[in-house]
Amino acid sequence: MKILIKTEFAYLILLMLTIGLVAWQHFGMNISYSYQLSREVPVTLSNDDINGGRSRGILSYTNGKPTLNCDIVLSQSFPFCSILLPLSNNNGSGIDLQRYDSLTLTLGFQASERDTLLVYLNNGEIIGNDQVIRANMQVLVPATGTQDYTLPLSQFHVPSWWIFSRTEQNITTASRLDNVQNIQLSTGDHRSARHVQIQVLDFHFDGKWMRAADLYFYLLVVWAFAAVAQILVIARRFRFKYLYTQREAKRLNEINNFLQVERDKFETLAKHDALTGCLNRNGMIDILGRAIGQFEHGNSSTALILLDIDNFKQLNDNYGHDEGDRVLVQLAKLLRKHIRDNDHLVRWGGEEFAIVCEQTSTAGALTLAENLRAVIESSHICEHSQVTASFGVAKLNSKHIENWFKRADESLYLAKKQGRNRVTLAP
Ligand SMILES: Nc1nc2c(ncn2[C@@H]2O[C@H](COP(=O)(O)OP(=O)(O)OP(=O)(O)O)[C@@H](O)[C@H]2O)c(=O)[nH]1
Repeated sequence: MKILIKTEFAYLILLMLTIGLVAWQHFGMNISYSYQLSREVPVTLSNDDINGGRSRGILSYTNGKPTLNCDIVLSQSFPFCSILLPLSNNNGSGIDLQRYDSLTLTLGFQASERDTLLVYLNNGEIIGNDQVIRANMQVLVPATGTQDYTLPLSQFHVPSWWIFSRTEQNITTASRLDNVQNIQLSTGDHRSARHVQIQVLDFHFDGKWMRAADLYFYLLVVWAFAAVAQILVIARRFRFKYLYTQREAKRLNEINNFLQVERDKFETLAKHDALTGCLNRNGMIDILGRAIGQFEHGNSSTALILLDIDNFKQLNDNYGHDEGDRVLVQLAKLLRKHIRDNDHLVRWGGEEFAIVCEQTSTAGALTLAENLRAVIESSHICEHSQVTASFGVAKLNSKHIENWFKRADESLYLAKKQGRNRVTLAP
């Protein structure tokens, strides 16, 4: 939860930063390049006489601003006059205009004939082994008088005459503005004799120190990075959670298994006699419940055999309590050995045992009791004296358990009374 809040906070900061940067780029981040035009600026003049033409240009200054007066004279060559405003940075090379968007010129213009103005940004570059000046041009339709003209730099293009003037192979025809050495203002290409006056009052390049496209790209990279980082964080968190859950599940499973084993142990302890391992009275509850249920449905018969060791007190007194215990354990073993799987042996009291025989007739129970009696009599479970037991047998004949046990107990009492080591049947 804490991490989630931290992440959301980080994203909020990033979002605010993005909005701030986009707004700043849009409304601010402005850069500008210009200088004050004066007589000291080494403005140069050029005419068509370089191509054998006869036009005549004169450079003068009006209020310190360079002014070109040009008489266009028609001849074989292309007639023109132009002036060049130098551009250079501190180390003397041209200026890089890639971060600028527009050029604004403040011009005064007069012409005897309708004319255009050709604006060049001449870029120095190396093609092959040669230093070459690439012409980047845009045509301006000037109005008479003084006016500002804003030219988007993206609309400068390389004119075809420049491309045809080059002999190099694979020359690129796109405009390039990374090393612009001068602004050249030239009379237009209207082919008639005329007088043209161009006064350059001011110029400036405007731009942003970071272009919108660059900013968007950087922001995209940052957001993509943040998204990937977030995905990694989420994946890591899920992995931790998964491993933690797995560990917890394993631990709980172990605890569960341990508890189950312990519960089984307690259940066994609660239902079994600690000395002989036989069922105790508590462990008999289910068996008796089942016997009563079957009796009520009338589809089975159950018999109860109660047996009690004869003169056990004497044995204890003569040979000690430990010997008495040993006899009890041996007797339980012997009984278990001679009863069926679905007969239930219970230690009913001190030296008294009960055997619940499901699906057993009275005759069957009597036979079993008699067999057990004989087996006990003939066994040597006590090395000092012969051990015998008396038996009382009662068939379940009502749904009252107490009555059933009372009848068995009474017949056992009768067996004792009649001399012990015998089996009697309850009526
Ligand atoms: N060693 C030992 N003796 C026990 C245990 N439970 C009961 N006894 C003893 O069993 C004896 C039972 O004695 P009585 O009830 O007088 O019966 P008896 O001596 O067997 O005589 P009859 O039943 O009449 O044959 C007592 O001395 C009890 O102390 C036991 O877990 N271990």
